[in-house]
Amino acid sequence: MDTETLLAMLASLLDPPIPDQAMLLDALAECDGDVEKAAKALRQRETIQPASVNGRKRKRGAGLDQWFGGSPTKASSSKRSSKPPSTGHINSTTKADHSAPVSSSKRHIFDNRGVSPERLPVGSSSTEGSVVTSDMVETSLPAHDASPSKKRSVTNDEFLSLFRPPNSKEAPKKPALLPPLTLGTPSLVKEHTPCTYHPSILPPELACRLFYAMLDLSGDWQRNKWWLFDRVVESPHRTSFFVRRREKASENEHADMQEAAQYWYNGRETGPPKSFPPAMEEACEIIERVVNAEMHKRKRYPLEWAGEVEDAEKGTAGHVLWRANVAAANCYEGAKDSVGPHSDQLTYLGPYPTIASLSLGTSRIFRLREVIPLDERDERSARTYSIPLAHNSLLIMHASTQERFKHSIPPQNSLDLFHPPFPPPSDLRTGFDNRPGFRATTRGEASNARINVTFRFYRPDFRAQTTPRCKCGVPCILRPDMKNRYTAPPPGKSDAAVFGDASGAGAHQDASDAGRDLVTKYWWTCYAGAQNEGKGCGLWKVMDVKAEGRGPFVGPLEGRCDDAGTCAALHST
Ligand SMILES: O=C(O)CCC(=O)C(=O)O
Ligand SMILES: [Fe+2]
Repeated sequence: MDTETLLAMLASLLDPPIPDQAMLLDALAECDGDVEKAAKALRQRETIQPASVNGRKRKRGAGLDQWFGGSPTKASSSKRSSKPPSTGHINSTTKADHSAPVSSSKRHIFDNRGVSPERLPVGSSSTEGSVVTSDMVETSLPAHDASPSKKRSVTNDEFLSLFRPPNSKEAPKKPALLPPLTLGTPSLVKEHTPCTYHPSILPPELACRLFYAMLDLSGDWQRNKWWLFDRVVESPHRTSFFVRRREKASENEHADMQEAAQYWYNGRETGPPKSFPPAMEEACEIIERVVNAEMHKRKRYPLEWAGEVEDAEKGTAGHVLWRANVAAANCYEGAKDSVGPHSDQLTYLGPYPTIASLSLGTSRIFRLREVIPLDERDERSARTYSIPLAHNSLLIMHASTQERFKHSIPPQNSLDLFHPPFPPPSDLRTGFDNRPGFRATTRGEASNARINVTFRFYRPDFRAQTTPRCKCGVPCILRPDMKNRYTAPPPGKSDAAVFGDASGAGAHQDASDAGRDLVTKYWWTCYAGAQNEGKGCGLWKVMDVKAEGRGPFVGPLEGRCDDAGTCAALHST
């Protein structure tokens, strides 16, 4: 389960609420992602009676400021205590990934995108607090040997030890924390992540036209909603889903896409999915070419789609590794709209998808953070990468991004307004003027909106009709086992022994080269809870690509294109 969901679940268990995300994250990290334990620890923290706070017992629920800051008088006179505890209070040493499993009874909450529980302030779901600046916590402890008012710095471990039972073991030593890194150039993005960044992808006029067209349409887009325990939560941004129409699409394909669209809205009933608007189609054709060219340069993974020979009728002989048949669009209006840390569900994308993400409008930071495999957690921590996504840029999340990283658009304190270089097209102008509350963006007028379009390839071998259903009768979702990534088999043991039937593809690429980017297992899990008042059947089963008849995959071949541009992958399996 992703950090955002765990945070929302934890927040929902705390009454009175604790608005400090860093504190919640610390508690989650300390409790290995167990929400109930974390809530208990935090509640205890709220009610612990320090031996002496100005010689008086602290009142239950009197507020953490008093706990940190000493006496109520002192707390109210201190600078910090005038507001609720904030991330400024603690420089969190939260560990890389907080997506550890929660107890099985909670497994029915599956949505992996950011949530903003109705009672939480929108944008409060950021994990900004987990960005590490120091492993020191400055607080005032109710020290045994010091006067209550005396402040000293304590480490996070010391701090967290307050919440352990008296005789429990010391916390194991954590690996050194890494400061976040901003990747401001395409070469830095390429060096540190499995993504490529293309700063200016479309002709400027088209980019601007598409921005206006999408902004105009975005008036009808919705905040995604789903159930989390006993309440409905909603995403802190608006979203929509588009299907690329093909003249020759069969009835079956239409039905498939309808179901896939419904899935985008967490299983809620939707009308027929919308088609790509003309400017989106134009952009898509350009983006498809760039994505295919990039993919031909990259190594490929055994479970990637093998590709297909382009339609002979088009007369363009070539290997199409990727085509965009759907697109999801997001609108972030203002600095506080966001999406929490998640990896995209693979239900229709299949393993190792490539996702092309177009940014239009105001620039926003895109965050990537690796999920460290369980067996490496004592040795290294994750680094957070920040990639500023400018207007008309394309970020391609190449294969293994969804398997290794979580991504997010965090809320920001401020924004650079976007000044569109072209006026809105005349046919949209009226619509702009008439739409209530719509911020017209004529030339010179600034916009605080960012439009994101993620072009995606829904694989034919992961069609909606082939998605397993759980006991609730609802299509499952597919997720990678991010935390148990593949290590090369010990000498004498074959890959098949490691992959078992789950992969079916058998062989692997050079694991050292891959940097632990191979996933051994993918899971189908019940998704009914998202719409059924949080109640699902809890189904959880390993994907078996052979038994499920999926493929063709890149397979055992190394899969690098040779100098003549021929991709070996295409000829395998
Ligand atoms: O807005 C973005 O760049 C990211 C959107 C995203 O992660 C998603 O739609 O899954
Ligand atoms: Fe995403």
